[in-house]
Amino acid sequence: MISAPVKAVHFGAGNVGRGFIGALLVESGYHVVFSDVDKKIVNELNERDSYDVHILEKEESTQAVHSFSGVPSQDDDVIHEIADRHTRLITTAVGPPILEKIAPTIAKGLHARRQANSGPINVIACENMVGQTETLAKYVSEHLSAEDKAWVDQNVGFANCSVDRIVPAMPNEPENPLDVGVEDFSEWAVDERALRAPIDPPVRGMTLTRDLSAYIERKLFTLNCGHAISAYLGFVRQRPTIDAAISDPHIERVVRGALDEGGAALVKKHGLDAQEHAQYVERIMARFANPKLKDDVVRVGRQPLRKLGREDRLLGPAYMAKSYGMPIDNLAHGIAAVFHFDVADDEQAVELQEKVRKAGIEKTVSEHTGFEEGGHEHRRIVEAYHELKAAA
Ligand SMILES: NC(=O)c1ccc[n+]([C@@H]2O[C@H](COP(=O)([O-])OP(=O)(O)OC[C@H]3O[C@@H](n4cnc5c(N)ncnc54)[C@H](O)[C@@H]3O)[C@@H](O)[C@H]2O)c1
Ligand SMILES: O=P(O)(O)OC[C@@H](O)[C@@H](O)[C@H](O)[C@H](O)CO
Repeated sequence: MISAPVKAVHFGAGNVGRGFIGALLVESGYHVVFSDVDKKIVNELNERDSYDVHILEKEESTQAVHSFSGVPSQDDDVIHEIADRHTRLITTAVGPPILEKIAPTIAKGLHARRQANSGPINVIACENMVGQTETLAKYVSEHLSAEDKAWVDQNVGFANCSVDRIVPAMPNEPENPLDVGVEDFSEWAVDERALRAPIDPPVRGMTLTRDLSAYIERKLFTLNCGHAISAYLGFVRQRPTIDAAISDPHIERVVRGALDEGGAALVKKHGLDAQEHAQYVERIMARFANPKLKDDVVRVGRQPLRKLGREDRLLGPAYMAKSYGMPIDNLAHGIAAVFHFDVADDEQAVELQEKVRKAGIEKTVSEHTGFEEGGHEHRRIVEAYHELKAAA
């Protein structure tokens, strides 16, 4: 008798969904049910047997991905999939603002799973954000009855994680629209303490850790911080991709300076080995310089208001360094560049530009950074904003 495959339900069949999380899950023996709001992607997932993940390094290679299907995130099918006893894992890569939108569906799925007596399950949200799965858990909980909540507390592990692999958008529409290009590097660290069932089968490349906060802050405040600063300065200095931006000596100097400032704070806070951290930074700089990725600065800078969050990649390291009395001049320079990110089809960029126009740069900076007008950090950001404008 052929037994049914173990399944994972993954929300968001975008770049990370197909090129990173979904690909690792399939490689580890799961059948991945991708759930997406985009019906075109869902149809492609159901019509095709495989897609290719292109590893974009000096020596290019290809990984073929089989064993997946698609369900629209608006339909009840995804609820049945979550309730199915063969489903062992729910993952997401939809973007932080979408977690609230998928929460009611996940809540319905968990209710149906309890009714079906299908056993415990883990949920891992793979978004670039501190505490992303906890945030999802709060949204889900708002849609659960008291009985469901009690069951979920015992049987559903909502585990925060840190995810790292650069997955740019494909530059040209490939023949198979599901194909995706990625860098070779990948890291997926998951908070082991939150799990309610073993990760079975184990996921290749997934590290279970009891100290996730060090992983997530190190990654977000280093890779994403340097990435964001490269993107915003690249945008101002008309460098369309991250590799082009980082090859500009001015941008490279600011990015390195910012990573040194944030790095000193990370080393102090998490007791990291300074030399190992310096190697981590070097590896990241080399990843930014990868010419095969052609990662658009508009993608990397997307949703600038989210990126100006107090716990996010720019203000997170700046406030951490400030709390230790460490300098933040380069971080301030990078933060200043965010206020020049004028991208017509990015709603948050449009909102930010509108604010700068109406309220002026001084007020907008204090509102979005929390640095008070007249203070050193505020002055540094505003000065850098004007310098960048003059040089553009
Ligand atoms: N691209 C990267 O390099 C990278 C790496 C690590 C983490 N991340 C994180 O992964 C997440 C996704 O990023 P991405 O680059 O794959 O974005 P993406 O835009 O390529 O993919 C997002 C997908 O979510 C889908 N989606 C939107 N609303 C939905 C809904 N209500 N229900 C189901 N699906 C919905 C979209 O249709 C899209 O297919 C983000 O949080 C990002 O920060 C990205
Ligand atoms: O996905 P965002 O918008 O949070 O950030 C943009 C990029 O910095 C990000 O997608 C990186 O490519 C990724 O975090 C690499 O692991």
